Amino acid sequence: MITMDDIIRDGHPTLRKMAEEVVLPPSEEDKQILNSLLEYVINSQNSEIAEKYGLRPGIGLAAPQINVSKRMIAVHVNGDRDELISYALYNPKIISHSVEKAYLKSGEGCLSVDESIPGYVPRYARVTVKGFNADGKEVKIRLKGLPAICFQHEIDHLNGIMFYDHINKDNPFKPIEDAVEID
Ligand SMILES: O=CN(O)CCNC(=O)c1cccc(Cl)c1Cl
Ligand code: NI
Repeated sequence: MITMDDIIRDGHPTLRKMAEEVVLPPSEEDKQILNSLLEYVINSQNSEIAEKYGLRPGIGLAAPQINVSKRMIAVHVNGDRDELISYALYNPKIISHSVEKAYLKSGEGCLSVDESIPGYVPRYARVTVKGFNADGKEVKIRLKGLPAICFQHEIDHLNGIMFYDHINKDNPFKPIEDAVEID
């Protein structure tokens, strides 16, 4: 299982690399990696397991964060009306997005960033993501709210982008024009 010892931290070059597409059908190794990403996120949200293994909680995880520069992500998060959004995807891609922006009022955090970096992170309010699930089947997912934000945070990791890259340096809490604020 993945623990915090496996998570690389800001400054490690892999976090700034463009991750490679996963060759499909996936190898046994890539299957195991994809599964371990989702397993971490679920474990990290279970207070007993998280406490036992010292896991920092997360709603998503990307392969580069465990020093695997491949295009794989996992997301496990409650959407609107507590609808569970749970996916582990190969080669995820945002194929369309709203003009409208959104941001989390509380900002964002990252397992690969030990300190908290305050500020609004402008994201698209709604995205359509295409990817391949664990069975190699193509999936197309329409997302809004916190799940949409989370997928963008994870896909950024595949492109060597960290959440704080998006924060306004002069005024981190500068209101974002015409954006939806998410609590
Ligand atoms: O890349 C994934 N992580 O670093 C896991 C830890 N961060 C979070 O769970 C988290 C927290 C707040 C907002 C977003 Cl969008 C995310 Cl993703
Ligand atoms: Ni992160």
